[in-house]
Amino acid sequence: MMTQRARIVASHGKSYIVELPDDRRLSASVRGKKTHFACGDWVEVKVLNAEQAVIEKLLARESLLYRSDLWREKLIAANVTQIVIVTAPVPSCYEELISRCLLAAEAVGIKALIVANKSDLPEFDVLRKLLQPYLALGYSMIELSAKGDIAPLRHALQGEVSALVGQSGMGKSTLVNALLPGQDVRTAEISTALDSGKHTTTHASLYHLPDGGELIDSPGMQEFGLRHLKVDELTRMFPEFRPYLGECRFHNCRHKAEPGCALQAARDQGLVLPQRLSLLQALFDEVSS
Ligand SMILES: Nc1nc2c(ncn2[C@@H]2O[C@H](COP(=O)(O)OP(=O)(O)OP(=O)(O)O)[C@@H](O)[C@H]2O)c(=O)[nH]1
Ligand SMILES: [Zn+2]
Repeated sequence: MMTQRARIVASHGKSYIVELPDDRRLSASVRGKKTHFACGDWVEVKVLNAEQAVIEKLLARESLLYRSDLWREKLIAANVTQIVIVTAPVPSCYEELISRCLLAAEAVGIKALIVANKSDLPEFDVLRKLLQPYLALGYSMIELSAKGDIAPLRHALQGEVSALVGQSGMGKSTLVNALLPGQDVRTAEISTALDSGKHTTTHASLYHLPDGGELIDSPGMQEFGLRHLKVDELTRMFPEFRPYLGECRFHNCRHKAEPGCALQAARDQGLVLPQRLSLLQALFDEVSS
């Protein structure tokens, strides 16, 4: 049986949905126990019948976005060109998660875009203030309401393969539905193809956007483990810390309590944000534990 090239367009535990060059979507399984595939991956498959295929081989990846904690690694999306971080003032926004998503983008070398959603709410000003320093760092941001005009986001997604990430409840599903009018995406596609028959958000799915570009929606998250980052590379992942690289007294400074630390001095002078330096310090413990 011949193999053919396909794209993983949904991953749900050990079940996948692949899309063939003729746009047909089939449910796909993996031989053996190897399940390290992500939504967005290009693979070779053998088509078994009108509904099923078997994934035979992973093809080269341009990029892989994932998170990792002590217990496991979780693949988020493959071959993405940008990460789109959805935030909102309600439920209350966990700032560190935004920083962690930005670090993940820096580590993979892809663009990052922050979407400040729910701009219609009176609490929005609080979020705008909280995000201001990230704009100052050079990250792009779009303010919108998923229930209002989303044209600026539509524009920013054109020609990109975007991974949509964010804390639960920030409005990812609402945005995906607004971007794909007429398709009740989060519910319909997965339940029919995987025959689970129920609504679930514990999967990642790839959508082709009407104006061009692709979107990989991923489940809401509360944590973003970065254990996979390398100690030597950590400081560099914070763009505002780069000017201080090599300026500390000790070459292996972890910027915590060491004397002659350029980053602690910068923080004390108000040149870098204390919460960003605290995160860097926490990450040194996280990656080397
Ligand atoms: N006021 C207002 N409410 C919004 C907006 N966008 C989403 N919501 C509401 O916020 C709640 C959460 O939205 P969802 O789209 O389900 O959030 P989610 O990020 O997909 O959450 P998970 O499924 O947990 O990942 C819902 O009650 C939405 O109606 C917005 O722009 N303004
Ligand atoms: Zn230092």
